[in-house]
Amino acid sequence: MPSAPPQSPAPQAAPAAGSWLETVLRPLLPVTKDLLAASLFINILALAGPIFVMQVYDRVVYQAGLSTLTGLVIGMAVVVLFDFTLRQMRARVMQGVAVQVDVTVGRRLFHKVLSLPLRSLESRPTAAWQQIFQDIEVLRNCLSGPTVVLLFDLPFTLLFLGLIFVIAMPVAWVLVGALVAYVVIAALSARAVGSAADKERKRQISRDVMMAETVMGRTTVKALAMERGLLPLWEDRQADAIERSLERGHRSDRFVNMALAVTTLTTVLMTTVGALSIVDQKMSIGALVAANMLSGRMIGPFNQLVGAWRTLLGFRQSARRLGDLFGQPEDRQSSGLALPRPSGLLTAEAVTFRYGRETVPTINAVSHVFRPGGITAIMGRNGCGKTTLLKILLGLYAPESGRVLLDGADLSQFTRAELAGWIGYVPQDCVLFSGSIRDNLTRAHPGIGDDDILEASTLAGAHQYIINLPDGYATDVGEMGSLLSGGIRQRLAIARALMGKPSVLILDEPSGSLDRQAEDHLREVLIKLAQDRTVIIVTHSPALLSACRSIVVMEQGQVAVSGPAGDVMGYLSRKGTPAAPPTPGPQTVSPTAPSAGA
Ligand SMILES: Nc1ncnc2c1ncn2[C@@H]1O[C@H](COP(=O)(O)OP(=O)(O)OP(=O)(O)O)[C@@H](O)[C@H]1O
Repeated sequence: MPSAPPQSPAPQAAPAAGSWLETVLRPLLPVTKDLLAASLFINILALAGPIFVMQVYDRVVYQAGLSTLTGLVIGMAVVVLFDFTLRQMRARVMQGVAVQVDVTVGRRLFHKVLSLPLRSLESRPTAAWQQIFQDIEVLRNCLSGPTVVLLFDLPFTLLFLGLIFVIAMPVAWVLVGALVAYVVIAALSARAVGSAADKERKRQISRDVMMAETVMGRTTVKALAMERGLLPLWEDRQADAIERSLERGHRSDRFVNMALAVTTLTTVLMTTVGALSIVDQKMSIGALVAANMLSGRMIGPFNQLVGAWRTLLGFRQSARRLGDLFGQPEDRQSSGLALPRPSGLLTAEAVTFRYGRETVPTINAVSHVFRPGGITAIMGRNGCGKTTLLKILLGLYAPESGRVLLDGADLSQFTRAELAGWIGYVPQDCVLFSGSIRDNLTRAHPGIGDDDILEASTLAGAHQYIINLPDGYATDVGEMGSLLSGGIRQRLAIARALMGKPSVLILDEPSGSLDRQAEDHLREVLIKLAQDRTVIIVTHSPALLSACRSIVVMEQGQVAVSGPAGDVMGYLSRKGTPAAPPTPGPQTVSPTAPSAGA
C-alpha cells in the first residue's frame, strides 16, 4: 500500500446544513398545489351554508317560497357531498405527507447518526439521542396536521371577511378588531410558551437519562437495593420536569383562555352591533345570521392560530435542532481510491489525544509499531489509557496530534467501512443487538456466506455451543444479548470480529468472561491468527501473555516499557508490579529497537 501524505485527522464536514429542510420540503411542493386547490373549493363551498340560511330567512320565510326551499335544500345536499369528498381527499394527501416526512427525515437522521464520529455520539446522553428522533414527529405532525390545513385556510378568511363587508358592513369592523386581537395573542403565546417548552425538554432529558440508566443497570439496582438512593433522585427530577411542564401549561392556558374570551366578546359585540344596525334598518336579519355563520368560519381558524403558532415555533426549534445535527461533521464517507487489503502493519506516530480540556493528555505522544506475525499485548494500570489507545488505533478517535498508519497509509483517509473491514475489534463490553445469533454475526457483513460464518464461530470457540441450542444460529439473543451468558457473548463478539478476515485484530480484555478451557482455546486461536496478521490485545491474563511475542506497558497515557514479551515480563518482575515501572518515559527492553514491536 502506498504511503499517503499526512491528512487532517478531523472528520469530514457535512453537506450544507441549511439546505436540509429545503430538500425535505421541495418534494412536497406538488402536494401543496393539491392542498391549495382542495382548500379553495372547501372554503368556497363553505359560503353555501350562510347563503342558504340568508335565502331561507329573507325569501322562503317571508314569501312562503316552498319551491325555492326545495331547490336550496337539493343544492345544499350536493354541496355537503362535495365538501365531504374534498375533505377526504385532503386528509389522504396529508397522510401521504406524513409518510413522506417520516420516511425521508427518519432515514436521513438514522444515517446521519450512524455517520457521526464516535466522539460526537459520546457527547450526548442516550436519552438526548432518543429525543432527537421525536423531533421528526414534531415535523411530521406540523407538516401533515391541522396547522398546515389552517395555514391554507387562513387566506380564505379574507374572502369571508370581504363577503361580510358586502352583506353586513357594521359587524365586519368588529371582526377586524377580533382578528388583530387573535394575531397579537398568538404571537405573545408563542414567545412565552416557547422558552418554557425548551426548559421542559431539558428537564425531561435529565429524567429520562436516569430512567435509561436504571433500566440498563437493573441487576445492580436490584442486587444492591439502590432504590432507596434512586427514588429521591428520581422524584427530584420528575418533580422538576412536572414543574416545568406545569409552567408551560399555565402559560399556554392563559393565552388559550384569552383567545376564547375574545371569541365570546366578538359574538356579543357582533350581535349588539348587528341588532342596532337592524333597528336602524341598515341590514336584514338574514344578513346578520349569514354574517354570524361566516364569522364562525373565520373565527375558528383564528382561534386555532394560538395553538398553531406554538406548533410552528416547535417546528422551528425541531428543525433547528435537526439542522444543527445534520450540519455536524461526519466520518469520512469515501476514500478516493479503493486500496487492496493491507498486510496489517499498524504504526502509531507520536499520537496524542485528550477527551476534553485535560491539562495532561489521556494519550501522550505514543509511538509504536505493531507488526504482523505475532501477538502484542498492551498492559498497564486501570485508567492509564489502554482502551483509548485501542480506539485511536481503530480510527474511532482522531488524534489531536500525531497519526496512525496502516501499511504506511494514514488512517484518516479511509472510511469507517474500510477500516472496519481491515481492523477487527472485540470491545471490553461485548454488546450484542436484538435478533438471532446469525444476525449478530453478519450485521456488519450482510452478504457473507455460511462457510465464513462457520469458520469464524469455530475459531472463536462459539460454534459447538451454538449448534447445541435448539434453534442453533437462529437463537434469539435478547435485548443487547441479555439471554446469553457473558462468556458466550464474548465468544460471539470474537467471532463477529473475525467475520471479515481482518488484517489487524484488536481485542480489549478478550478473556475477561471466558473459562479456563475457553481461554486456552482463545490462546491457540490467537497464535494461529497472528501468523499472518497483526493481533493486539489488552490483557493481564498470564495464559494470553504467555502467547505474546511482545508487550507494551503503558503508564499515564505513555509507553513506559516495550519489547519482547519474555524480556518485558522479566524486567517487570525484577522491578516490581507489572503495571508500574519505576522510571517514567518510554523504555525499550533489549533486544527490541526503540518503541518498536518485535
Ligand atoms: N468517553 C470518555 N470521555 C471522557 N473521558 C474518558 C472517556 N473514556 C475514558 N475516559 C478517561 O480516559 C482515561 C483512560 O481511560 P481508558 O478506558 O482508556 O483506560 P484503560 O487503561 O483502558 O482502563 P481499564 O484498565 O480500567 O479498562 C480515564 O481517566 C478515563 O476516565
